[in-house]
Amino acid sequence: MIPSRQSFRPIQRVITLTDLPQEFSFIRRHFSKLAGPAALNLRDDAAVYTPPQGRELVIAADAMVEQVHFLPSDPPGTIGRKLLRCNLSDLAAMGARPEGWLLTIARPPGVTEEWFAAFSDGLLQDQKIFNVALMGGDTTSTRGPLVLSLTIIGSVLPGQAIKRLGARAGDGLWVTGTIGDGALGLRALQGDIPDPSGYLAQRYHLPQPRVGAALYGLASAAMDISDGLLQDAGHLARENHLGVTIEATSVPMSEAAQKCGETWLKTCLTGGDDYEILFSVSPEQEKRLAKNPVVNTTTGPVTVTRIGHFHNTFSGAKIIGKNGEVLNFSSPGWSHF
Ligand SMILES: Nc1ncnc2c1ncn2[C@@H]1O[C@H](COP(=O)(O)OP(=O)(O)O)[C@@H](O)[C@H]1O
Ligand SMILES: Cc1ncc(C[n+]2csc(CCOP(=O)(O)OP(=O)(O)O)c2C)c(N)n1
Ligand SMILES: [Mg+2]
Repeated sequence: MIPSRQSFRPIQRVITLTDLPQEFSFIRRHFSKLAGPAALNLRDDAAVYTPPQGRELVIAADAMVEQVHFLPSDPPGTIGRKLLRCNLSDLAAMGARPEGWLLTIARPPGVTEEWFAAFSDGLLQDQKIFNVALMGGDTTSTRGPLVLSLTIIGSVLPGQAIKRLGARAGDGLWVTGTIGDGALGLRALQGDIPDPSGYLAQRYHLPQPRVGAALYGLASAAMDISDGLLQDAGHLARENHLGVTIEATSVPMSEAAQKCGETWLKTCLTGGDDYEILFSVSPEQEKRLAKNPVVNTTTGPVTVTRIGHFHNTFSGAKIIGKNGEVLNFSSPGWSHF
């Protein structure tokens, strides 16, 4: 429809036909340096990507919202890296290799050029570590909080994606790395916990996705822990129509987390922000794993720990304390609603 004359606004400044609209120059300034071959220099309507021959694609998306997933005071460099790492963690849990990613931004007016420069520099650093490149994305404005959404593309050999379905009664429940650091890190940044070394805050800012974890043939089912160990273990049990019992004393905790003391146990077990992998292992595979409880990843070996077992009663997850008592928490983990 042709707009009525009244809807035409007076021109504020002279724009030449060769000027880039601000949105495009913003994309060039901050994101061109991240673009891989599929991105066509971020100048086209879409990316053109040749999937690796003989592999299946594995695709996931996770968004982060200011005040919900990160603090406005968090360093912009680590916000970008955390966004990428949370998505890499989903691929790692599926046993997939990262191939590329797309980025969607809803930008409020107050977020500065310097902020985005640091944000994209952080992403460049992580692109090198995890050997991925940007394929494309979308940029919009918003009057709400800053919203960052990332879509990740990975690949596996056909049939080798590890799913949440596959655990059986009698399988052990295992976890990579340590649990609770990210949730404690947030509380440290909020001033509730001392964190003299900064280790906990650093774990909140920069989770370590277990990319390349050699889980195929070892894990019968897997998922990553984002919402809290207890809640995510419950998802794994329910998905398999099983129950799972976790021993709190077996849950691996960093030295810094242990120093926080027992009053913070609930935060560790239900707080989320772990981005470790939770996986089930059959008794036959456990014999092998128990001898050398280490899994190789693209960023180095990671210790894995048996924290519980699956059983036939369809009952979700339960966690028992050091005297065999069931630990009851007001909530098993994070929920957006
Ligand atoms: N808005 C949505 N539209 C389509 N699928 C969704 C949406 N939100 C979540 N999902 C799907 O639901 C499943 C669980 O999502 P989520 O709890 O976010 O898992 P994760 O912890 O792996 O990110 C995933 O398979 C995800 O792709
Ligand atoms: C400022 C701030 N408050 C609270 C949290 C805790 N938190 C927010 S969302 C979330 C769960 C993970 O996010 P979600 O969007 O559910 O990721 P997904 O499960 O889809 O991977 C947690 C633990 C946080 N990370 N930052
Ligand atoms: Mg998600």
